[in-house]
Amino acid sequence: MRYKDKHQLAAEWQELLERTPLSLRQAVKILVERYCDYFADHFYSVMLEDPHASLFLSNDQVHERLNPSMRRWLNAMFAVEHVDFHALVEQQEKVGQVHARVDIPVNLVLNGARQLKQAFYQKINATLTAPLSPGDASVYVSDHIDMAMEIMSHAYSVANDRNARTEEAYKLFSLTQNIGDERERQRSALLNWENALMFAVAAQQETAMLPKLSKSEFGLWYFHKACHAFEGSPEIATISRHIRQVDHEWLAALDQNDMGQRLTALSDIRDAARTILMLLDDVLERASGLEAGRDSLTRLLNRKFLSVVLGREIEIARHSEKRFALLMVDIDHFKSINDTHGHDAGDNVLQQVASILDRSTRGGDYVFRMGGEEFLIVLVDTDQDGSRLFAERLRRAVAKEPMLATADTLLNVTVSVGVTLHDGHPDYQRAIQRADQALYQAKRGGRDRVVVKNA
Ligand SMILES: Nc1nc2c(ncn2[C@@H]2O[C@H](COP(=O)(O)OP(=O)(O)OP(=O)(O)O)[C@@H](O)[C@H]2O)c(=O)[nH]1
Repeated sequence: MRYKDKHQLAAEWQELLERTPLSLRQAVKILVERYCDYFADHFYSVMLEDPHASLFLSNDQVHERLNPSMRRWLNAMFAVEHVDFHALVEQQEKVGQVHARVDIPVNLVLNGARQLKQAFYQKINATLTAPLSPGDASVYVSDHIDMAMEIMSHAYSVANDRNARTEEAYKLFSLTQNIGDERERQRSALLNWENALMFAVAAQQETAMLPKLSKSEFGLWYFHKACHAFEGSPEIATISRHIRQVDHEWLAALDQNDMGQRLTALSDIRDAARTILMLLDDVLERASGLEAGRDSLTRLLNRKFLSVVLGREIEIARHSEKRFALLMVDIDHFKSINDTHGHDAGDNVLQQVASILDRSTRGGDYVFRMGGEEFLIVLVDTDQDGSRLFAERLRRAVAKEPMLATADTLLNVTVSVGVTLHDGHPDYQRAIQRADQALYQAKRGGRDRVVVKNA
């Protein structure tokens, strides 16, 4: 069932607010203004006592930012009037998405909310006096925090679901070798079934005894593994339909006395097996890397796997001293290459730059095409000097290699590079933003240069 949409949530929230008298909302607002530092500190110190939560919160950057962002959140939540409830809903959704990106478990977030409520109740009871009711104020605060939690949790689970699916796709992608083997194994399993069927028909076995495709070695692999692994690809529904047709219609048609009809059924079965093989080849081909994980022009990694790779690198960094760097690389004046020499020439240059990036990196590094003429390198196991030196070497490598834009045009191409070292913050988006800013500075500074921007 679909979750409530933004309008419903905004309307619900508005109703919640209007149920509370203005005087009470004002009193809570004053309380928030006076104690928001206390609330943020209380939240942080209680959460740090939890060893699990401290994994996510003990980073200096988090500490520094948590207090102001918590203050902003509290003030936005407990404003007396809200002009825009949609914005309030969206703000909670964003928080939920950050939680998913950082991979903070939802139970910790709920625990944090409970701690916060308790701090509120304490201050409400200590400061609110008649005619204002501390009980009513507590209900108001609690309802509001619950409303925010509901929206956050939903956004969290949607984002988390997506992460899980990407993670699975990545695993599949990284198993390309096995997919090649699997293809051969399943091909011969399908042919074995067909041979067994032909043999059984020739031996005039009863129709009920004929081997069913869905129960064959191939069928078992297909229904238990392939259907799950390739869920959603268009070929899967068609293959399933063919298997059903073979088992339920054409095997039964072999029971006919009429030789012509039996031969037609046999040839239908043979055609179905060919089609299944062809469709399977298409699915496996895609999964083996061409489209599933690699950009088709440059053969570099597709950005859709960035979250999986960075999530894993952050996890490694959390448990070791190892750091990684992000290098945002962008070809300079690429538009004018396209404009002057044509789109195909632009594509050729893109491929050659991509190949230099790929050749320059080590086995543990990752090179992504972010889109257009922008690339991202995840340089593992490095430090500040190492990442700067690497970026400089890369910049020089591109600048000194003439690129073959068309059969008779060689071009000198340069790149600008923004570099940043991951600072331990659990949200990788922040490091990407820093690398982006560094790249922007490199462009502003005249291009063909490296700019390093660390936290
Ligand atoms: N040939 C080709 N062009 C592309 C591809 N993807 C994006 N582009 C083009 O890349 C150009 C990027 O231009 P801009 O973003 O203005 O950047 P630029 O000209 O490199 O300028 P600076 O980055 O500021 O040095 C656009 O004209 C896009 O159409 C592609 O796959 N192939």
